[in-house]
Formats: sequence, structure tokens, C-alpha cells
Amino acid sequence: MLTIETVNQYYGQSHILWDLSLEVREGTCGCLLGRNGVGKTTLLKCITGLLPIAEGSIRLNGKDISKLSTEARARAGIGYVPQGREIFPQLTVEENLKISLGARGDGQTKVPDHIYELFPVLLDMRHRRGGDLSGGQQQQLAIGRALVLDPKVLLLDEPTEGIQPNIVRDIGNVIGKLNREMGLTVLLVEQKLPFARKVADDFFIMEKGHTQASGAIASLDDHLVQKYLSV
Ligand SMILES: Nc1ncnc2c1ncn2[C@@H]1O[C@H](COP(=O)(O)OP(=O)(O)OP(=O)(O)O)[C@@H](O)[C@H]1O
Repeated sequence: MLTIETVNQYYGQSHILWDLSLEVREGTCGCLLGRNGVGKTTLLKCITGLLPIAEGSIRLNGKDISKLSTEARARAGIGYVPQGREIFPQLTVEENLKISLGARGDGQTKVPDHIYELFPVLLDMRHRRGGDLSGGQQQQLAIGRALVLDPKVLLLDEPTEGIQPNIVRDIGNVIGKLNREMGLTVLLVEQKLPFARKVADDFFIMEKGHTQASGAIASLDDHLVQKYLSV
């Protein structure tokens, strides 16, 4: 479904992604794991088009999207929730959601009802400024904003970072609902292993810019955790 093949990426002279390959299967939730600085965020940005790749291909349902603009990739079905959420603090919740509507290219001017059904708090707070929301509410807004574009695959960069435990559970439930009930394919970067085990089907462990191990999340054993993830 989302196929990354022998991707290489550089920041200037620094070679960050090295012949990286992985496949997120249709309808599954894949989880990218790895210590700080191994290139997880860089990979997500390469998939969205925010960063160019030097070599390799990124295919969505067989079509190479690696030369498309970020906006064209969004229209093709790549949804992205960046690390740190990056909502617009001065705009209202509704305005934050409506900003994405413009990129749909179908003239729709109303926020789809299912966004507010998934996140009732956004409906309650739709006239409040994004900056007035709690971290957990902002995360829900950032996910809602990505869903406005009806993505085929949703990329989430550490959605639980800095969020209190009961809201982490809510976010896990929403990802589960999107993935398992609504069939949305998900690629998640996550540091919290219990969360990853709860929501993911597959894992991809990155080290030094490429995939070192991958498989069903149930096969992520202590040996792999010790070798590639413990700090
Ligand atoms: N804009 C940049 N310019 C130069 N180097 C960068 C830039 N952004 C990231 N890097 C470097 O690229 C490497 C990969 O960073 P990246 O943020 O992708 O890692 P990560 O696995 O997502 O880490 P984290 O868990 O800390 O977010 C790191 O060595 C980082 O210092």
C-alpha cells in the first residue's frame, strides 16, 4: 500500500536515510520505532514531500509519488500529523480545520461531520482559539485537520508526546477506531512501547537511517527491545 524502497536522503553532506525500505500493508497500523535521531521524523517528512529524497521510490498503491509536491501528495492520500502538532494558535478550532479544506480541491466548505463525531471536544470548542486548547485537545485537532483531507494513509509523529495518560488512552482509541473500524492505513512514530503494542499490527525498527528489524508487533521481543530501543 505504502511502499518505501531503497530511499536515501541527505541534509547537506549528512547522509541520514540509507537504502531504507519498508512496506505498510493496506488497512494496517505500522509503527516506526528507534532511538532518538535515527531518522524517523525525516522519513515521515520524505513521505509527505516536505523533504526531498536523493534516491529510491515512495509508492502509494503502486504509484510513485516521490516527485510530487507536498500538496499533490496530500490530495493523493497522504495525511500527516507532525511532531509538536503545529496547529495555528491564533485561529479558532473551526478555522484550523477549514484551512485543510482548501487543499481538497473539491470546493467543500464545511468541516465533515465525522471529524466532530470522532472528536466531540472539537465541536464543543470550535469557536475557541487553538492556542487555548490543552495539549491533548491540540493533538485531537491536529489529527482532525489531517482527516479533513480524507487520507488513504495517516502518518502520525509521536502523537502521545507530552500528553497526560487518560488522553493518551483516548488517542489510542481514536487511532484504533480509524484503523480497525474505518480501515484507514496508519504509519505511526512512537516511543511508548505499550502504546505501540496496543495500536500497531507491524513494527519497523530503525537504526542509523535504515530498517534493522521488522515484523508483527507480537514478535517484538525483549532481545530486540534491548538491542535497538533501550536507552
Ligand atoms: N534540518 C536538519 N538539518 C540537519 N540535520 C538534521 C535536520 N533535522 C534532523 N537532522 C539530523 O538528522 C538525524 C535524524 O533526525 P530525525 O529527527 O529524523 O530523527 P528521529 O529518529 O525522528 O529522532 P527523534 O526521536 O529525536 O525525533 C539526526 O541526526 C538529526 O540531528
